Amino acid sequence: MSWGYKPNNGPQKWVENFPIADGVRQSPIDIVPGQASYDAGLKPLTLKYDPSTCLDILNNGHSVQVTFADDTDSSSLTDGPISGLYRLKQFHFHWGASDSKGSEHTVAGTKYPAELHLVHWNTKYTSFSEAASKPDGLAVVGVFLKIGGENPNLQKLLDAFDTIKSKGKQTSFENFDPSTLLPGCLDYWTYDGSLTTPPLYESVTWIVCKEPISTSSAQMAKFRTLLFSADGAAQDCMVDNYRPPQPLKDRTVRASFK
Ligand SMILES: NS(=O)(=O)c1ccc(CCCCO)cc1
Ligand SMILES: [Zn+2]
Repeated sequence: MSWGYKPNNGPQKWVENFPIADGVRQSPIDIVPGQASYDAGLKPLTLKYDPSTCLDILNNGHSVQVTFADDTDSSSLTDGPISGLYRLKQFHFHWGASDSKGSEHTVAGTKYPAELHLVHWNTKYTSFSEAASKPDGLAVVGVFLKIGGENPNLQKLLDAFDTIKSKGKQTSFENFDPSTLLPGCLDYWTYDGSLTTPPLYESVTWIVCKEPISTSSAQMAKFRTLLFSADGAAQDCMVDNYRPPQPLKDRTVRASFK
């Protein structure tokens, strides 16, 4: 049986097949703002996204994912805590069964209802797959979602959910600009971490935005209509697809802001 988020295959069990789950740089973590150290050497993030690189939207059985053409540098991340250029590969979300939980990173113990991950790979490697297992292979920008006004940009994604309700469904999704999902202020925390799902590779430079974006409770309910299960199988709502915070161990979290 493959990994998931249930008691019998969830985060507490992943170590059985993925021993790195107990590694030295696992993600997510609880970010404690008072313990982060301001680093004046950290540059502002440069995120340049080309909507024409947007390809499709997919229910992969763990999350909803929007995938991008990454054969050119058109959609990229540079500056911030990283060196070189990282290409956008995909973005996806993690969310809860209720508005009281759902994010993977927490801020002084506070859980947000959801968290967006924009996944980029280091072009010093030849592909996402090659980069995914290298210590400097990936850079993931995390954005918290909080309950507030309805988010019209998010709604464009949600409107596609009825056609990708079950695991393995995908549909074309074009000309979406992921920068419409970024907060106005790009202040961030950064630390060395890992993928938050198996294979849990310790290959991610995490860049977590301090400012959340808003979503409505009704929009969050739409995420919960997706299914972990495939067509024809017993309907299993896709909720609580988040890993809880992991030990910080010998790491410091740096802040790009005072
Ligand atoms: N939640 S996350 O942003 O850390 C994340 C991003 C990407 C993957 C896929 C890794 C595939 C390796 O072959 C898994 C998890
Ligand atoms: Zn993620």
